[in-house]
Amino acid sequence: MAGPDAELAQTLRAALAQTCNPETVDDLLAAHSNHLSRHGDFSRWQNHLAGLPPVHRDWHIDGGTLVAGRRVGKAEALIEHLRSFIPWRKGPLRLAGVNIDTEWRSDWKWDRISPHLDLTAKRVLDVGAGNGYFGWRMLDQGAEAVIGCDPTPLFVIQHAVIRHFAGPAANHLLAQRLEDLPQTLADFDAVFSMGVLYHRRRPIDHLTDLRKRLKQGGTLILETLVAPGDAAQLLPTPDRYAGMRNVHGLPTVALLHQWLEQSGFSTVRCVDRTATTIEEQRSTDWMPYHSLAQALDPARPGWTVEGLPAPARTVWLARSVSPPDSAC
Ligand SMILES: Nc1ncnc2c1ncn2[C@@H]1O[C@H](C[S@+](CC[C@H]([NH3+])C(=O)[O-])CC(=O)[O-])[C@@H](O)[C@H]1O
Repeated sequence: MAGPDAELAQTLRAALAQTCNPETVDDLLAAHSNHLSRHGDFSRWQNHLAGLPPVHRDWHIDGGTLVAGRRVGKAEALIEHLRSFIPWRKGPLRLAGVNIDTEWRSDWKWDRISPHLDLTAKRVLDVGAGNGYFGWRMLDQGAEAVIGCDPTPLFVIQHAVIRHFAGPAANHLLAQRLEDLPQTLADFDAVFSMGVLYHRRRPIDHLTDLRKRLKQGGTLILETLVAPGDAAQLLPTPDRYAGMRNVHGLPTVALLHQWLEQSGFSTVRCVDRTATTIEEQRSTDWMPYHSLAQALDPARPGWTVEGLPAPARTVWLARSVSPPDSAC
């Protein structure tokens, strides 16, 4: 392993030293590398990663923007390399002075979640972490270490790009699905699952897996789409939903509450419900494809092009009460 991967291996070993045996970490890193290297664009991405200019590495949060790295050379070559990793979806980001206007104002989501959390000295698992933007927000809010997982290779490569600028912080991202992580990767103080549940065919299995990754009394932070209505019901989404494939139905708040309790959580609270706007999710110069505006029915405000209620997202906090099946 060389370059950014070697650095990831080193910081991940340090983050998991007290909870996982070295073989488990080696297996995780091998699965990560295999998953990435199977992708057809991997060599092209590696070349662009290797071509990133040297920078003074550091990071901080400015407003909601992750600001990482201070440039040494000219901006033009850097912009070309950064544009080879389009689409950039989660941010905002400023890398060595280049502003990346991402599809999502993820800082707005974080503003809805962070007032409810104390992450000081917490070990965090971020499931479906995307490019790891929220991991920086978690570290900034005092988390000791963040382990993210996401199976989409481009997002994991973007995370490596960001670390090129930010330096070897305790924000890790593994190219894996949650269900492929060893059961021994557990005992976290906090587990986040944001924007993932509606992509899972068996949502209760996903919630149960999240619960097993928590230590007794640990906190789940769940962010997900809901359907309108008071009854405990599932809104079927047979084809696409708001332009997205693989959305397997939307629960109402009442049904989601039941699912969380069935999955072994207590003290279940829905702390926010917000309709997604075309200001929060939109096409930009760095994500030049269709976005939410194209998924909404122009003739019928509040409805999607598929004739379903427009996206509304909720934030949930819940506590793990059942002991995890296994721990590192
Ligand atoms: N089984 C799985 N295990 C882990 N990750 C998965 C799985 N299936 C899909 N993903 C990943 O979950 C992410 C969902 S996006 C949320 C990103 C961030 N959390 C956000 O809240 O903005 C949705 C959105 O844009 O809202 C994608 O990166 C998938 O690759």
